[in-house]
Amino acid sequence: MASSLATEMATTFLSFTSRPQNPFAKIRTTVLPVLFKPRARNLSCKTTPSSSHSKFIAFRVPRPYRRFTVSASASEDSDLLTKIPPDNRSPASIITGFLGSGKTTLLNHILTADHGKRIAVIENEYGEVDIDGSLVAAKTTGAEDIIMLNNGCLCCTVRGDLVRMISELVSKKKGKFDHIVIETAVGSFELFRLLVNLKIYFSGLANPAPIIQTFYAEDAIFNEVKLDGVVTLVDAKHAGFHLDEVKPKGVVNEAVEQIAYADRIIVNKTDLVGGPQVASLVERIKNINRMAHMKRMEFGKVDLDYVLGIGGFDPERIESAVDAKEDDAAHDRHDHDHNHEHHHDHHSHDHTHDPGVSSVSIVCEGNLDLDKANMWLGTLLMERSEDIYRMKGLLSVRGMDERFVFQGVHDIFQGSPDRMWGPDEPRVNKIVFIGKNLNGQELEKGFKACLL
Ligand SMILES: Nc1nc2c(ncn2[C@@H]2O[C@H](COP(=O)(O)OP(=O)(O)OP(=O)(O)O)[C@@H](O)[C@H]2O)c(=O)[nH]1
Repeated sequence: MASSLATEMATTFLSFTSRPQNPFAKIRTTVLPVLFKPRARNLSCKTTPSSSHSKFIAFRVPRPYRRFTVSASASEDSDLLTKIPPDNRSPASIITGFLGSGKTTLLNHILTADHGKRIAVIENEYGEVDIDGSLVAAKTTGAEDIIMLNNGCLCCTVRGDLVRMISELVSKKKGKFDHIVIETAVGSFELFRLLVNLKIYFSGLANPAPIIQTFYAEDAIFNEVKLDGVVTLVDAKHAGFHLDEVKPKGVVNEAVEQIAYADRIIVNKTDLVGGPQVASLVERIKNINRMAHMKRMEFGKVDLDYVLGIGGFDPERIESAVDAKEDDAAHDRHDHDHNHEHHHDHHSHDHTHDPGVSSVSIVCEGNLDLDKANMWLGTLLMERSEDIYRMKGLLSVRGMDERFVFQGVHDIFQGSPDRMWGPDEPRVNKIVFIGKNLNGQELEKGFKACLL
């Protein structure tokens, strides 16, 4: 029962908010209770009234027991412990990237590499394949399934298919695969042509957001499948053009969006361009998304651990994300000669390239007042969730011996206590936001006002 897993929130200050632009508005309106009130060392966990939004709050996801070790002494918590099954949902990864960036090449690499994992693949293409019996393939979007949603985001139209396919996959093939890989983007020319023939014009064709949201908005998916990560392929040769493309008002630049939502970024086709061009692209990508790990690659020949089992949506794995770096750091010794605004005094970074979408990170030592932090973060999400694509954070809350970690995608928020702070460990808060029109100084000011 979801309700039995719900946790008392400190300040559940937000009420339902309807978002007419949200393609999922009909399915879910969301509430964002944010942080927990620590009760000395005891987390307070008790049954709360069932609500349609409970899936968005922390602990909706079945958690490993260790999360609750601090609360095991109380009887109600013991009761809770017995009700929490281990999270044995199937992991799913999303591979996205612009047309021709190398998604299929990477997919083939995943399917042929010697990693011992059985991979189920879902592609946005017609046709069904079965390779070696280890690949469970599924097909998508028939013409009858294409519908325009309110916001014109065509990618949302695949949601119904995705739900259907994943449900089918799980019901028929559960136990026969270890990982699901979803290739987004309507990369197939068949579908592209079909859309053009139908005179359907769209934005967000390859925007991963609706696919990400599907994992949280649909019970059938959420209960069975856990989103592992978004892997974005970037074409080293052509990405610059796509990033530069000026779109009509209200139309998103898909190349930017794909980067913004990523947990892992593979700058592919580096054989086609010189080092300086790649370095400048890498820098540009970092300005959009400082949370993702990045690698330069040829023909998607990446270590499989880099793309599978990354836990990009797992608050437990937050630390590596907030400290994200380019793996191939040797390539990253570049002159810092471009238009950044650094605020070293406050350890925050507000990058001003590609002003539409950027990353803001705040690193600040101190303890947060829970009520203030709740108010700040909650208000921010209520007012700006359209603009905040992703965020991750690691917080030090006064009176709480554990670190509080959270991650979010627009108005989907997951947070939970993490490990204990070490006795001599500096209690440093780290938050990264990726979004549109973010003002780093304003965000930092709001955050600092929550510190005691
Ligand atoms: N030179 C070079 N070519 C590459 C590399 N990676 C992929 N390619 C080639 O680029 C072309 C497009 O690669 P795909 O893997 O089909 O790209 P995709 O993103 O799946 O393409 P769509 O499905 O059309 O969006 C193919 O001919 C690949 O062989 C690379 O690192 N270097």
